Amino acid sequence: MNKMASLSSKKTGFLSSLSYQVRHLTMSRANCNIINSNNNSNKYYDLVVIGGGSGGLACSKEASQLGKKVAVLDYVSPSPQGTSWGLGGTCVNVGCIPKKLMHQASLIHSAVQDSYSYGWMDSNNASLNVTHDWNLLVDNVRNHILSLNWGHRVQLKEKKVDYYNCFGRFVDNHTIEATDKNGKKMSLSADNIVIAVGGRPAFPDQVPGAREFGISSDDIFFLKEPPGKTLVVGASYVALECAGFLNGLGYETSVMIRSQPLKAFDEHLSKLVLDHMEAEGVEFLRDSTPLRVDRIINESGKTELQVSYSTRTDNSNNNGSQEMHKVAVDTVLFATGRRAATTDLKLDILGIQTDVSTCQIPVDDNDATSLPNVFVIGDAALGRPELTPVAIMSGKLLAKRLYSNSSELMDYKMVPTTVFTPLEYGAIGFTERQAIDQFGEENVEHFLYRCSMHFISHWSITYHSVTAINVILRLFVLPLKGGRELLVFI
Ligand SMILES: Cc1cc2nc3c(=O)[nH]c(=O)nc-3n(C[C@H](O)[C@H](O)[C@H](O)COP(=O)(O)OP(=O)(O)OC[C@H]3O[C@@H](n4cnc5c(N)ncnc54)[C@H](O)[C@@H]3O)c2cc1C
Ligand SMILES: NC(=O)c1ccc[n+]([C@@H]2O[C@H](COP(=O)([O-])OP(=O)(O)OC[C@H]3O[C@@H](n4cnc5c(N)ncnc54)[C@H](O)[C@@H]3O)[C@@H](O)[C@H]2O)c1
Repeated sequence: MNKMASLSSKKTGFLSSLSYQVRHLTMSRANCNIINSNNNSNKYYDLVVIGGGSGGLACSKEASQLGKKVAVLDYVSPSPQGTSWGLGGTCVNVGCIPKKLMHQASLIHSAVQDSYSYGWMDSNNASLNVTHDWNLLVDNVRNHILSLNWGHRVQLKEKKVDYYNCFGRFVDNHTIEATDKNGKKMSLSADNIVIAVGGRPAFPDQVPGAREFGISSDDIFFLKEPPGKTLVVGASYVALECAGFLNGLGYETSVMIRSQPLKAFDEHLSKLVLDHMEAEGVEFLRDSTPLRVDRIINESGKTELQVSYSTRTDNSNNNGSQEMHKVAVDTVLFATGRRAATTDLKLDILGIQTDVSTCQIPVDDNDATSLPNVFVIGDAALGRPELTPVAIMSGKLLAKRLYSNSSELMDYKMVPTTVFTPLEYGAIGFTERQAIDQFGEENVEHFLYRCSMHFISHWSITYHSVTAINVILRLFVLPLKGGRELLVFI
């Protein structure tokens, strides 16, 4: 254990007891991969859920609470860089939770930088001068995640859901083959089957070296070495959030944007988010596409990753000229979208088709596939917002529809979302453009609100926290602290 890890584990007795529990569990898992289940019981269930992430856990626990015999399978295939994790899915292990912790770490840095303006100083009356330890942050994030992994296992046990640390694939629409990490197979049969397998980062296959030398959001939160100078490829949630916290933690960060950033959001508000990041030091390589990634030794003998990329120089013409560039960095993070983990489920046996580009499965309003007893929830379902509260709520509602005479459907339309960039961007409802298109320009009023909380900070000159509202139809919040701005309008 390194010095920082030992420091962090000394901080709480809980963590050391947790690591004992995790070690103990790992040992018992080595002897018996199929846990929580009675090996002598028959392997018949009312419901089998494939995937123990946000949606699968919520659905399986709800169904069990309603008196049904339920099993959940969860298996994590390592990332191309070999990163793996425990029970709980994307959000807990490589999504919302570690992302928000790293975002918070970067906001703390920002607050420290601002603190002198608000009267904070060291004993020599100078502004606070701090350094950051990547490994300490990663250790603490990892320990928190381990506690959540453990918590999910305990909850499944308490709620009498059988948990199999196995990969599931279909044999037919009532039978799942479950394979553990040693290749041991077993068969589970069920009346109903829920696919809740989520998604994984997609590397651009046309870019040689991307998968070999690049990393994705599956790796960044567990990196053993500080990322150093980083190029983030992509311009949506994952790319901008990761670039925001990496830059905030002090790493030189650039973002390669192929077309429009935060496409699903309002253009002028997305611009504020990017302007703010740029002012904080993030470099944007616009209209640019990666071509290849090579590992090189630079003139000083240091190993670097060299990214060759093209930049469009004439936006008005799709065939416009291209300039070729190269940039050398320590880390390349590909945040170029996600694909549903459906390719190895043997869906062809069931005659279920998936979307060619996203691998997601089409479903009806009832979350059912073309087979009436096979359902899909969460990120694996086509056309749904890929968000944790959505996966959780649709899992719970599906269980209630199946097992407690409920007919309540999930409303996938009015779903709030926040992009955790340094200037956070929260939104619900229509974009201004969509509102105008649907209701007419005369029915849409757009307000922009500037918050005075940061007027004496280093952000105050140009960048404010901003709230914008398209009256009645849409509420936007780009707050540094959102609640205050909302109060102005409520
Ligand atoms: C970097 C990042 C940040 C994010 N931040 C946010 C946020 O701030 N807020 C928010 O709302 N959402 C956020 N999301 C999205 C959120 O994580 C997902 O929408 C959510 O986790 C989807 O839940 P799910 O149950 O569909 O799938 P997942 O949580 O992905 O769970 C699926 C599980 O199934 C397992 N599995 C896959 N195939 C099989 C198989 N054949 N057999 C057994 N197990 C299998 C997987 O290993 C995984 O554990 C973020 C995502 C990323 C990548
Ligand atoms: N805060 C949150 O709630 C949160 C955070 C992260 C992710 N998510 C969820 O996860 C989903 C996936 O997010 P995402 O950011 O991975 O994917 P995305 O599909 O939304 O964005 C992919 C980005 O990569 C770019 N891209 C794709 N291929 C490229 C290539 N070859 N070269 C250059 N750029 C390329 C696209 O232009 C786009 O900007 C989101 O839709 C969201 O629902 C939510």
